[in-house]
Amino acid sequence: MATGRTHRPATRSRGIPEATVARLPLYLRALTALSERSVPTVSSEELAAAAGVNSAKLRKDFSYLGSYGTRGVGYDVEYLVYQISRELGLTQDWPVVIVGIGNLGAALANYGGFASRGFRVAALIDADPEMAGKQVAGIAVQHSDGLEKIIDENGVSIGVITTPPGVAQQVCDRLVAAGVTSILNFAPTVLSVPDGVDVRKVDLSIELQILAFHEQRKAGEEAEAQAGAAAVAQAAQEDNGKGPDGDVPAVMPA
Ligand SMILES: NC(=O)c1ccc[n+]([C@@H]2O[C@H](COP(=O)([O-])OP(=O)(O)OC[C@H]3O[C@@H](n4cnc5c(N)ncnc54)[C@H](O)[C@@H]3O)[C@@H](O)[C@H]2O)c1
Repeated sequence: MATGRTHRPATRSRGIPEATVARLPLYLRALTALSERSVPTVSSEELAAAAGVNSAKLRKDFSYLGSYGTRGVGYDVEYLVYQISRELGLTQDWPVVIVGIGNLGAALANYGGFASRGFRVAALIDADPEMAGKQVAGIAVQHSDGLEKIIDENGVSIGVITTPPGVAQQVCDRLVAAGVTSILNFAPTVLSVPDGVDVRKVDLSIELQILAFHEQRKAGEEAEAQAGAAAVAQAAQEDNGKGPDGDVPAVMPA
């Protein structure tokens, strides 16, 4: 059983804050779209808007990369794509294993976007003997008995967990013991990992809960605004000497 912390300090060794690292993929996605349209340069304002980030924050983030742009011209799109890719370690190929090839694992395996971003699905692993040998996304599923060997042979350092939550920690422990140092966890389980192992978790239901919170707040604000408008309308009617029911005066003249 693995022990230890589940998070890293707020800055990385090269002095780039974690918050900046978390925004680099957003810039990269926006820059890649510009690159695909053969746009040569981009201003900080344009790129910030495309990435959904404040432009002052973007300039600060890029200063950590040593990229300051050219006044009046902006940033060179291709060079920035290269710089951010290099910073994120995407200029090399990362073999990834997915463990748990059910609905979600198979959907991820079938997602074509990983390869173009430098992540090659090296192996698909499942504990169900019936799954062994089945082709998913053109890859034969392998039984989890051979997990350690598969990790070793493919030089895998990134593992994706899409198993049921009850076995996620056990799968995580095996991945870590086999040499995996980064885990993307889709199972709704808080994983415990030793120092030096990074865990990122993805939970769509948490994202939906946050949206539900905002929806509720918007509905509350709308109801308040409607109540406010109704109160103003009523006050206006009363000022005109009319009752709240329209043309009937609230107080009959003597
Ligand atoms: N993060 C999200 O937003 C999100 C969304 C949907 C589902 N999930 C989670 O993803 C996980 C998978 O969901 P699903 O719908 O694909 O489930 P599923 O039941 O379709 O698939 C789970 C697969 O894991 C395999 N498995 C079980 N134990 C294993 C083990 N010890 N080693 C290897 N493989 C093992 C099963 O044989 C099965 O093929 C669940 O934990 C679910 O809660 C997360």
